[in-house]
Amino acid sequence: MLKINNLTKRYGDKKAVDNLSLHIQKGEIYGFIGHNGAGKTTTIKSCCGILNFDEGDILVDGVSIKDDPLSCKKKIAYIPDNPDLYEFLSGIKYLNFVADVFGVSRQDREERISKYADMFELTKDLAQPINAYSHGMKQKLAVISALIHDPKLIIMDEPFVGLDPKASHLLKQTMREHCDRGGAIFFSTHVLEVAEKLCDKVAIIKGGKLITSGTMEEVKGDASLEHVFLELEGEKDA
Ligand SMILES: Nc1ncnc2c1ncn2[C@@H]1O[C@H](COP(=O)(O)OP(=O)(O)OP(=O)(O)O)[C@@H](O)[C@H]1O
Repeated sequence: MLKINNLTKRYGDKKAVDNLSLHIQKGEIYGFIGHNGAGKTTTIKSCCGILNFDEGDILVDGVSIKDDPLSCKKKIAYIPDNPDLYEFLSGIKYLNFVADVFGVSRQDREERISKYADMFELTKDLAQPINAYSHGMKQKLAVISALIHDPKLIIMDEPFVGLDPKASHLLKQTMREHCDRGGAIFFSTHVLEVAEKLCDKVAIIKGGKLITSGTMEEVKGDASLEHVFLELEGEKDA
């Protein structure tokens, strides 16, 4: 569903991502972990067609994001690390705006908005302007807006930040259901306990380079993901 082939991205002289290759398949929740400044957001923005990159290629469902960004973007939902939404719109206007952009039918959008707004307990707030929302409410709205066009691939940057425990639980459940229906998810997180329980596969990046990747079993064995992460981070410094 998502193939990152030898991705390299520089900011000036600095290589933020260095020859990174990953393959996220249908049905997989794939976690992406690394220290602050490791290159996660840069990779994620490259996958979503927001950031140009210098070398390599990224394929979404077999299509290069360089060659046909629009067809890739139709299949992707992206939740950025900060829910910077259109503050002057109400929640419902924002959701309808996103549904219009993706050409979602009236019936489908009504069903999905009703389902996910009820699930995330945001229905009664949808008439309010977004600038009156808390950080967590904006994050919930960003999650709902991501699900509105029934994307094949969901790419999320730190999706659990700001969500209360119930919303986090619901998001994890929604992520699993999405993958059980044949979708795929690639997301970054610093919450290793969540990654360990939720992800089918995981990749660890440091200084823009992939340190390890594979199934959760392969990467962590009998240890905890936190233990493996700290050990690998330390090893490469030595
Ligand atoms: N617009 C930019 N201009 C210059 N350097 C940048 C820019 N954006 C990111 N960088 C640098 O690229 C590197 C990777 O940053 P990136 O935001 O991808 O890391 P990250 O893994 O997402 O970090 P965090 O966990 O803190 O969000 C860092 O060294 C950062 O300083």
